[in-house]
Amino acid sequence: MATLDLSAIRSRIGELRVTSDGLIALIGTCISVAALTYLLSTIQGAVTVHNKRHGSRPPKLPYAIPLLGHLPEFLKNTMEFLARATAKYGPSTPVRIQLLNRRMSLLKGAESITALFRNSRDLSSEHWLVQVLVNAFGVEVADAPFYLADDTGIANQPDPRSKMTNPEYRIFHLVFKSVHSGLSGASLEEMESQLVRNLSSQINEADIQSDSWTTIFDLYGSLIRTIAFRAAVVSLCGPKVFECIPTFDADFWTFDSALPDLFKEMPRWLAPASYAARDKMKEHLQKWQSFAHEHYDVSQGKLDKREWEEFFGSRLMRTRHEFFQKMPLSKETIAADDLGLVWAATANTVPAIGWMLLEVLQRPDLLRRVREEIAPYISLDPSDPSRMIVDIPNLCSRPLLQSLYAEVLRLRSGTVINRVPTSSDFHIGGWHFKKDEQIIISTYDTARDQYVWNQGTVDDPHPVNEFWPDRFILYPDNPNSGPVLPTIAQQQPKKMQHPPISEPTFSLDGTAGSWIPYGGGTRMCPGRHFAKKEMIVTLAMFLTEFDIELLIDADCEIKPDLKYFMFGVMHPQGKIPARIRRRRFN
Ligand code: HEM
Repeated sequence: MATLDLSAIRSRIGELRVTSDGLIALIGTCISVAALTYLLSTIQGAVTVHNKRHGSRPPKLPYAIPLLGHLPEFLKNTMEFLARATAKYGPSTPVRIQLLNRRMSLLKGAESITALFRNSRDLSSEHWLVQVLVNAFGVEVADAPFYLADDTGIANQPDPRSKMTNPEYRIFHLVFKSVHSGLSGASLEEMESQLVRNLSSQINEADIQSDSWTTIFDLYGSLIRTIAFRAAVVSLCGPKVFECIPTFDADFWTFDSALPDLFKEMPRWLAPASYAARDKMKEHLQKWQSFAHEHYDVSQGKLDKREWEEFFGSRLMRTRHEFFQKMPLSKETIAADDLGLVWAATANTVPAIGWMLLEVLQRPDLLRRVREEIAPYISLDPSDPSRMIVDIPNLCSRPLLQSLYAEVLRLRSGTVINRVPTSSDFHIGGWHFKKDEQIIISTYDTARDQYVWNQGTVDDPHPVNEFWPDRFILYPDNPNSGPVLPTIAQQQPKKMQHPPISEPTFSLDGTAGSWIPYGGGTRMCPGRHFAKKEMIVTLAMFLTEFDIELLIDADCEIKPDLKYFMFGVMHPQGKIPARIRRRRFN
């Protein structure tokens, strides 16, 4: 019969106690270290702010975990983390952040942000851009040194300190020049005409009747997004993309939803589906590029006077492929670079168009006002009644439409703008920023600065977190109207203040450094003129052609999908059912 060895059991229990005591001691030590680190960093931050002298480094945002710094908090909820960093030490004191081995400063306050943009020439975003191109869009690692070797800058004249001599390898300058000329003047006008033409034919061909309602289970995901994306891509790349790759649209949005994983530099084994979505898009773009090169010779350059043709689409695309051909880059990298451009051109604008429509459709009175503003500027082509004619310049100058556009971008966009002082240390507002250390700005938080934005009156409040279609309109004889608080408007230099007005007028006065959905300075988004037209024109064409009723409860709030926070305009979350029918208009 087995006997109980009591002494052995006692010694096991003793061992266990030692182990659990050890664990408790370890946890206790970790908590103490975290508490002490937090306390010390809090004191250090407060002392820095209190003793600020010209040239002080920004205070550190308190943190608890040595080495990791703010990384856990940042990864857990980036939006909350940036809000905490923005609130700490007041509205205009920058804070230093540490994400593992990456150190950066969050810049706050309209004045400091404007100063940063004004000094664009001493700042660069090239290295950050290469990081994004490699990590997010899949530029081949083997090609990264080619990009990084270009230290000539974006200006026409290469940086005198640069040793690079081949002008054909000045990739940042060539890209910069091509997007700026390709998205302005005659090139922009042609892209706008292509947009209207394509929207008109898609709207005309949609299987929607005038004598009965059609129910749609996801108005944004299956109708608005599809039509707006196709029209934008055809304007930029021409129609052959969709002929070569019929699933281009769906595959692009799968890639877009994978982007947060890729940006966070998740390894391939942890996010295989995200990498597969990107690989697919790169293959698609290579297929289209081979087809386009087979049918169109980009080396003819400016000899072809057309602003747009069917194989490469816009002059911008053609110009890119002309200079890419002279660079020792792989086909995979060129496809990845184009993926970056297609993403920049659509991933903000398309959800923003969705928001404009959804905000209007939720407010019957606003819908009536918007239709009144649109009506004089859209008609049917007398020679082809299936086509709409849009007076784009006048339509896009209407106050309510512009205010809607600006308010959607204020409320729904959340991007982090990056700059790095590359030539020397940098000073803003008396604070010292080290050379080669990133400076970031949160557009989401600047768009919600309660010390800047007009929030209505006690009787008619409009908090910064709510949509207010009239926020950007100045009304004659209403001193409480306009985008910013009256105190901010009065602080504007006299020459920048609005002259007296006799009718409602769209205004961005006083919002410099606060309304920054497009960034600022020399790297400000070159697509902003096209984006504005695209958003207003698409809204106008949809509302002119269709009656749309959302099939959601009146008290149901359509929220942004926070998964896309930090990547520009966030998509509306979930499926939004609606019913739709054609309107009759002349
Ligand atoms: C609502 C729509 C859009 C928003 C909110 C937006 C926002 C932005 C932002 C925040 C930047 C970075 C700016 C900075 O660092 O200061 C940017 C850059 C850029 N955007 Fe846009 N964008 C939009 C539409 C477009 C469109 C339609 C195009 C092209 C057709 C475009 C092309 C670009 C390009 C090429 C860059 C890089 C510029 C450079 O690095 O110099 N964007 N955009």
